[in-house]
Amino acid sequence: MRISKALTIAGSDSGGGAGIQADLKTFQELEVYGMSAITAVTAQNTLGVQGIFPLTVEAVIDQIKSVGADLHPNAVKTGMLFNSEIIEAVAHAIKKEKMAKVVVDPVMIAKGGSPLLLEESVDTLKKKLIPIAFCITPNIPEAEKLVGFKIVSLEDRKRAAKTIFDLGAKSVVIKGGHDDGNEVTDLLFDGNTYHLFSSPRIDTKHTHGTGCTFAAAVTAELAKGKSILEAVETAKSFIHAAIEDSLGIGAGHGPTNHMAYRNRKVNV
Ligand SMILES: Nc1ncnc2c1ncn2[C@@H]1O[C@H](COP(=O)(O)OP(=O)(O)OP(=O)(O)O)[C@@H](O)[C@H]1O
Ligand SMILES: Cc1ncc(COP(=O)(O)O)c(N)n1
Repeated sequence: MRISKALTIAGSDSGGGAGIQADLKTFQELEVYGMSAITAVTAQNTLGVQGIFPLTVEAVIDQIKSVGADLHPNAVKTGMLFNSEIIEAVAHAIKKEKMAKVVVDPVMIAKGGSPLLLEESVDTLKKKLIPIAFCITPNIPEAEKLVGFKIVSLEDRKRAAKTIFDLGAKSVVIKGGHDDGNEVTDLLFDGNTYHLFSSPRIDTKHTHGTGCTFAAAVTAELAKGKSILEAVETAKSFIHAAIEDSLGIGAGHGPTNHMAYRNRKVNV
């Protein structure tokens, strides 16, 4: 059996809904072998983030090196990187290990408002990581921080995607979860064409980890050799099912159901 392999470089969410945990569950569900390099440990649940403990640069680099030296991932995802030192180290290690198909989820702020990336590190993200990204997946507030203007209309979103593309990413997905309206639309710009992926908006508070899960699904599909268009299409279906069939656990913003997509495929 030839299995595709993906590496996530991200923070640990003790609550299991976002970060490394969401990524590994998503890889597994999409039949991709998952590996991890942890950048920070968070004490977190559905009510918020209670503690953040970044790892040393050495610890982060060594994990990436160990994976690169032996297991050769077909695609890589980055999530919470927390500070400039970790961003620079991650970008350097990815290049050194010649890892391809890098999906950058520019995680900045957790649902409850806790910063998962220091404000002063946004510039490092733009200069060091975006230029090596095969795909970058900001939500609307993250895209606004990257481009420096407000995104209200679809035209603004297209302009923002092109601006981020010009920073060096090969493709850009600006997710629409933070928009309003009855539909949630994600916009993909692949350098030539703007593609829209829409689904009905699900009325729920259980959306913890949607961004991580979506980007992990894109990464898993790219690892299998799918095109960016196919990968985003599958990721959108995966996250829609995961939100729709959410588990209803925890007293706050609960996690999504990573098993939902598989269950639907089994039941049709
Ligand atoms: N209420 C919803 N109904 C259906 N799909 C949604 C909903 N909210 C988000 N999505 C989908 O989930 C994915 C993540 O979108 P979003 O913009 O919320 O990312 P994010 O802000 O990074 O996630 P989070 O809010 O968990 O940090 C996108 O594919 C989006 O279309
Ligand atoms: C460790 C960690 N990483 C990322 C997020 C953001 O999650 P998302 O944007 O997917 O909801 C989080 N809450 N915790």
